[in-house]
Amino acid sequence: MLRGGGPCSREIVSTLISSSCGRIASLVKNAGLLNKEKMISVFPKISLKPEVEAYLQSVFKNKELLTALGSEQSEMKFDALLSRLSHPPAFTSVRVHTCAASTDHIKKLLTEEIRKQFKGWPMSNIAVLEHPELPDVLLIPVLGPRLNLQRHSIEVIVGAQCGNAVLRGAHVFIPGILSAPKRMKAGDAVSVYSDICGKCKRGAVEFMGSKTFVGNGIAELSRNEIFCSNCTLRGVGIRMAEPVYISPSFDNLLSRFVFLQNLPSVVVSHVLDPKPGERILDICAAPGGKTTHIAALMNDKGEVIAMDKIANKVKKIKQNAENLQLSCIKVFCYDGTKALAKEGIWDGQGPPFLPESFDRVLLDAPCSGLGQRPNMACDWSLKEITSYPPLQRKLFRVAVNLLKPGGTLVYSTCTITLAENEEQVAWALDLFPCLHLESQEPHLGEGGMMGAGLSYDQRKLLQRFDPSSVTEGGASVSPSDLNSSQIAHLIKSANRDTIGFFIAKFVKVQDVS
Ligand SMILES: C[S@@+](CC[C@H](N)C(=O)[O-])C[C@H]1O[C@@H](n2cnc3c(N)ncnc32)[C@H](O)[C@@H]1O
Repeated sequence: MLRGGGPCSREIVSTLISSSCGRIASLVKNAGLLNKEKMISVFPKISLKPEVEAYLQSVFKNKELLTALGSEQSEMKFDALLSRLSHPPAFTSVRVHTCAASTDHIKKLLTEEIRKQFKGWPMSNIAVLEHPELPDVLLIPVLGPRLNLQRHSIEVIVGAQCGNAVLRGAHVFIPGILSAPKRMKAGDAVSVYSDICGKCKRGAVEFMGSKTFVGNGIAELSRNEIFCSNCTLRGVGIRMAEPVYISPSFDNLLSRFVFLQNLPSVVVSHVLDPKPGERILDICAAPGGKTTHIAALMNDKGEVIAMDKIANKVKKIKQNAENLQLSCIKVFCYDGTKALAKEGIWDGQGPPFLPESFDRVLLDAPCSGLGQRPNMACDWSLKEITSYPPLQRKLFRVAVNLLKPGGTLVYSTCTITLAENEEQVAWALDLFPCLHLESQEPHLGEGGMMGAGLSYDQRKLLQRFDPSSVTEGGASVSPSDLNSSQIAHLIKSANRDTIGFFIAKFVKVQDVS
């Protein structure tokens, strides 16, 4: 069934109940709220190199955790983690650019837009929720998985990144298309599959390797136009009509007013808590999601220095700052490990900077990225996965030196290993007596994980978003009749069912004697 002819919510419920795929969740229909009591797994758990899986297993079944949880529960948690990683989070989170419009106003506009996008779809009545602790966040529940969609004979294969984006609401853009049959014409109904192992050659007419169905759509162009065109095409190639997970597409949607950002990433800038007039360093800033948020929290008053090592990515920070009309951001293409001036006078321009130059520093560190969702396969070697801590430490040393006494340093990653998270905190507290761990506001995730030698009180001050702790899935919500306890229940689920993420907040004390 295609756009305009999608099944109604009740059909989706019965689809989910009658499906034979995996463990079937029991579904509760209550005042317009369809709530999955248990997560439904539609995709196999994330596929990792055996050495990487064994490494992660040793992390999530470390001695301290095993003693606390027991081996059965640790094993279950680890399995749940690998399964959650291959599935998308249960909510789409959107940060409202509050310098340009109020959250309330954007909520209304977004609700209208979503209704337009989903007209005739099972979810046309979806509610947009405000987050009670994050005044600039709107949450949109993701509906799915739709397990019984009929497959079309025309198969389009897309790259894994593109497939992941489709599972989060995107249409298929032309550069993401790897293979389509010769007979495909504009207007054809097609089924879209993700090449999760990266084996499909661009331009292939068919692909027999391992692929995962992500939904049905309509081709906007013929195969010939996609692959034989002399110029590089960039627009939508397949317009998704029946995705396996339903989320709105944010392509050109209210782009001056909203920024699509995972919930923990929005939490980071709130935890940093920048104030108007301050001087802030965002040492690894591209594409600028947190930089623009920091500037917005400062009402565009003060100075946000955004640095990144990669020139192309730096352009993206500039574009985002311009698009959101933020003028307090200064962008530099620079290696953060070299950003500390050894001696001499600062030229008044860019990096390197003199010690103790910044009120607050954000180190949103380059990391193994294992918390990203959905991610059905990661072909990185153990060497690659474990290569980040030395770079993170180099950047951390620079960050500490550039921070003024009394200043705040926030360290964050979108990964789940101990070595890049809690162990870095233990290392930092040991090496820099001037650093104290600080409590975080808001604190929506869990505390830090056991196994890095941190005390209970220290772990409590950390914030770990752990997909393995998810027991309840997303929900489809109709706007009416949600009572406050149902909304609280949904928000709790939105706080838990996110990407894997880690945040630590430090203050540099004035006098360490
Ligand atoms: C996690 S991403 C940052 C995301 C960004 N904070 C945001 O919210 O949009 C890490 C970034 O660090 C950059 N990076 C890696 N090594 C770096 C270095 N030595 N100096 C500066 N940036 C670096 C990468 O190019 C990447 O863009």
